[in-house]
Amino acid sequence: MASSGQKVVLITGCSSGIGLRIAVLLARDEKKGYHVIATMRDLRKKDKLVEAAGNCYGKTLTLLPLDVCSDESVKKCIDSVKDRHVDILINNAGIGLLGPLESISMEEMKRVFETNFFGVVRMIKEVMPDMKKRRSGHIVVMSSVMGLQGVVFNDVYTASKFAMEGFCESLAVQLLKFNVNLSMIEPGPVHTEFETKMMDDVSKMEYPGTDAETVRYFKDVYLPSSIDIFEAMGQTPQDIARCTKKIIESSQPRFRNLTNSLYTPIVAMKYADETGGLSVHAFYNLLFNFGPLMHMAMSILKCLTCSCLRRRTIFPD
Ligand SMILES: NC(=O)C1=CN([C@@H]2O[C@H](COP(=O)(O)OP(=O)(O)OC[C@H]3O[C@@H](n4cnc5c(N)ncnc54)[C@H](OP(=O)(O)O)[C@@H]3O)[C@@H](O)[C@H]2O)C=CC1
Ligand SMILES: CC1=C(/C=C/C(C)=C/C=C/C(C)=C/C=O)C(C)(C)CCC1
Repeated sequence: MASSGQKVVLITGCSSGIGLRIAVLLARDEKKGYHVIATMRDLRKKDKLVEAAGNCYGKTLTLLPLDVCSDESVKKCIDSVKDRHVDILINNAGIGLLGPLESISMEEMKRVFETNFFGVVRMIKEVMPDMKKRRSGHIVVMSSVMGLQGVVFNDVYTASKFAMEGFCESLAVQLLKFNVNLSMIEPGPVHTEFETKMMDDVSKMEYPGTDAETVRYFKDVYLPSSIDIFEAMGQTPQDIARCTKKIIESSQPRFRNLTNSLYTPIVAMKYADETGGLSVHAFYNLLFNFGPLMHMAMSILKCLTCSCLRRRTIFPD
């Protein structure tokens, strides 16, 4: 149970990756400023979190089951929080989806929206009315750089994060009237199970209904570039956890928060040309015309990011 002065933070998707790291970082806060309710849809996956939390487990960190895709599970979880009082809601749970559109079923696409978009909406609907009544609270949403800029072969995942950005941009205005903050976090690539799950899925993919030329662009052009980008620009889940802590501890939290300054030019390019042509053509050229050059640039970047460029992350240690 939270002691007085402690903020109650509820986090979704804490079985691995970013959610797990945020939960542990906040639970281990030196000032013991947080009572963390770490949630996951399958409590059988709790061992990694429990181990990482160490002696915080059962003190500043408790566990609850929560599946963001189920109305019943979401309600049951929030009802079991004392007085339904959540000061900070961190919507982290999410899934990826990668590959040529032709080979992805409508069912898979709906699952992505059900988790990444409606999962967040469901959580916010359950927690927001109490925050509005109390005239205080902070809702954080783990978006993505793909919530701001489309990336080829990530069409549906990108769409789910764009949907989230539009939803939050609209809601933030109303919430401000009730003194409730809303912040989006937009990481670029982060080394978590998200990356490994997507690569696993891709290796099993059979591309039904996709022509050979598209499969070739995906496998031989996109995938190698994407692996390069993960290696050169990838952050750790701990980096994102530190950004998140900084955002929730800010007296005036920003609405949008890119975690990797190396992505700033990509986002700036989008706003520099309202016709959208600049981004579309730049991405086309990067991928199809300058692939080998990009590989070289990424190798250089990879070498630099291990020391000097890493320090350029917006939220350094
Ligand atoms: N890794 C990256 O490159 C980036 C990730 N992000 C975003 O960060 C967030 C966290 O991802 P990350 O840590 O990288 O990936 P992980 O795959 O490591 O973690 C995702 C978490 O979400 C959980 N989850 C999935 N579906 C549900 C559900 N229906 N209900 C509750 N929990 C669920 C998973 O649980 P389970 O173990 O049960 O599957 C897991 O705990 C996601 O929203 C992702 O879109 C944003 C930018 C980049
Ligand atoms: C920037 C860039 C690329 C890939 C970007 C990737 C792979 C980003 C991954 C972001 C993730 C994983 C976000 C998760 O939410 C391309 C298309 C290869 C080539 C052009 C420039």
